[in-house]
Amino acid sequence: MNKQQLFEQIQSKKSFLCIGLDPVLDKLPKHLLKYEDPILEFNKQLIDATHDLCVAYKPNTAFYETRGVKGWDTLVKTWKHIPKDIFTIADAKRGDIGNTSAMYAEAFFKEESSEMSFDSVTVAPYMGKDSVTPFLAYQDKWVILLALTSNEGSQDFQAKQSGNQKLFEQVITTSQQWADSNQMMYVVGATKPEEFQNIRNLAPNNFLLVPGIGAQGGSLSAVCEHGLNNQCGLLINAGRSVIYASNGEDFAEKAREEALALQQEMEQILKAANLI
Ligand SMILES: O=C(O)c1cc(=O)[nH]c(=O)n1[C@@H]1O[C@H](COP(=O)(O)O)[C@@H](O)[C@H]1O
Repeated sequence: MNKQQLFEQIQSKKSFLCIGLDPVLDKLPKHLLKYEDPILEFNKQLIDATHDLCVAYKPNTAFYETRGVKGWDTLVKTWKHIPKDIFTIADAKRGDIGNTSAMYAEAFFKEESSEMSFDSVTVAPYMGKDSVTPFLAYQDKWVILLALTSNEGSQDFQAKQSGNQKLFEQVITTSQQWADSNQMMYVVGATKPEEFQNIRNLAPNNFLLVPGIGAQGGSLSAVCEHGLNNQCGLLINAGRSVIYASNGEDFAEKAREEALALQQEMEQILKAANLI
């Protein structure tokens, strides 16, 4: 999916919500345990209940890899169940020497190889240009580069001064020479709303993937105050607060209610910014 198509989805759904599909077997509603693949059933019912309210789904691969071959199969089947007009993010946080990154890119982008073709993959910038560029070889596929993450540990390296910039600022500035805003997004945690003005100055046209609202305590309105751009420019991820809204038989209905509340707040924000 290209940037214009993503913006059109945002305008037509009046939403820039991304739902994080990070399922844990122990947290699943008990009635799903009778299914052969309870996690797949959980994901399918969540997708069926929310796909008109969000523009993206983000399965974090850790939650699938932990179950070995079975988990990877669930990931493939989950990807296949997501409607094709929805932006998909493989949250895998990959990045390695060039030929290895090329294999990672194939794993997430090349359907003929892996039976999956996500629109994007999250990538760690630490190994530099040649670890990132192999992911850029696919048309209309995206790198979502970790810039300023939502966790406490982001202070350990990302926020450290490096020359006249902080390290995460350098990541944003330097990586813009590798790809433009049609292929590069940045991860910026919602737990750092005070940084959005600065980040928008460094990356005015890039989409930002913003995790950290809901379970991690970040605020949607605080992020939007300086985070929006003229094509919205934000994908706000909510995981646990949506998918575990209830652990009863009504889990999908309750997940929908949570997603709807976020979508309605987003609609007001988009209207106030004259984007719809
Ligand atoms: O890359 C990410 O998506 C990510 C980056 C970051 O800085 N913080 C962060 O929480 N994430 C991911 O976003 C999701 C957050 O989910 P919830 O906290 O349940 O909404 C998890 O899949 C995290 O791995």
